[in-house]
Amino acid sequence: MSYAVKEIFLTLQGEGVHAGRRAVFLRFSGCNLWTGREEDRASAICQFCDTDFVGMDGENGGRYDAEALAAKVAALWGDGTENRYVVITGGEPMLQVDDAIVDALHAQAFQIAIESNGTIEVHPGIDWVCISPKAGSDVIHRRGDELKLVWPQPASNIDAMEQWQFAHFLIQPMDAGDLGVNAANVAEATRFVMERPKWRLSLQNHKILGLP
Ligand SMILES: C[S@@+](CC[C@H](N)C(=O)[O-])C[C@H]1O[C@@H](n2cnc3c(N)ncnc32)[C@H](O)[C@@H]1O
Ligand SMILES: Nc1nc2[nH]cc(C(=O)O)c2c(=O)[nH]1
Ligand code: SF4
Ligand SMILES: [Mg+2]
Repeated sequence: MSYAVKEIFLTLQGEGVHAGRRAVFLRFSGCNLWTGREEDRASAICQFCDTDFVGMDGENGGRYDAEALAAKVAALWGDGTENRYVVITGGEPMLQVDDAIVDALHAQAFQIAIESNGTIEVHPGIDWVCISPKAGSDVIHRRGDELKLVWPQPASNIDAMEQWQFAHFLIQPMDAGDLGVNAANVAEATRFVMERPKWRLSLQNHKILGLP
């Protein structure tokens, strides 16, 4: 099996419980909730995406087999095997993640995190599962390490989500395009946390810091 990869880069995890952690980001191409084309955004299930996941033309993008992909991720991490961390994202990575890439990354001593929309069952070998539900989609993977809800999404059933099996519940202000931090959405998300102490705020630190 070969994988269609948009880009691979070394940075800090910007979001969620592991914000600030050194991480290689492995972004797979394609998503099941939006084509990625602007002309389709208004009719997509997920309409607020901040990411270009179309094609294989990004930094280190291309078509890889499992061994070559894990080797590229390891090369970008550099020397040392302590605390190696790769975040698999997209697009929707569960369209492509399989045993071969999970095993190859583990063989390179990586802890593997995933960012998924939860509409496809997540591979059981993943070490840190972040699910970010999209209103209007059918979230079938309802357990994991962190649930990260982008806000506002008024059609969300928050009470139902609070019964899902996650260790951490996070609310992340929707980036509406203005420098990555929309003041109104930050205020809404802050109010949400003040009313629901089960949740905490996740900011997109990489956008604030100018990191990829
Ligand atoms: C680009 S998605 C890729 C992974 C997967 N498809 C998903 O949606 O979880 C990565 C993360 O960015 C979040 N995200 C996407 N667009 C955003 C926006 N405009 N503002 C804030 N977070 C956003 C997603 O909800 C998800 O948690
Ligand atoms: N630095 C950084 N942190 C991130 N956390 C989740 C991201 C994603 O697009 O999945 C992301 C991203 O694109 N960059
Ligand atoms: S599900 Fe994720 S990758 Fe797909 S369009 Fe929504 S935010 Fe973007
Ligand atoms: Mg991103």
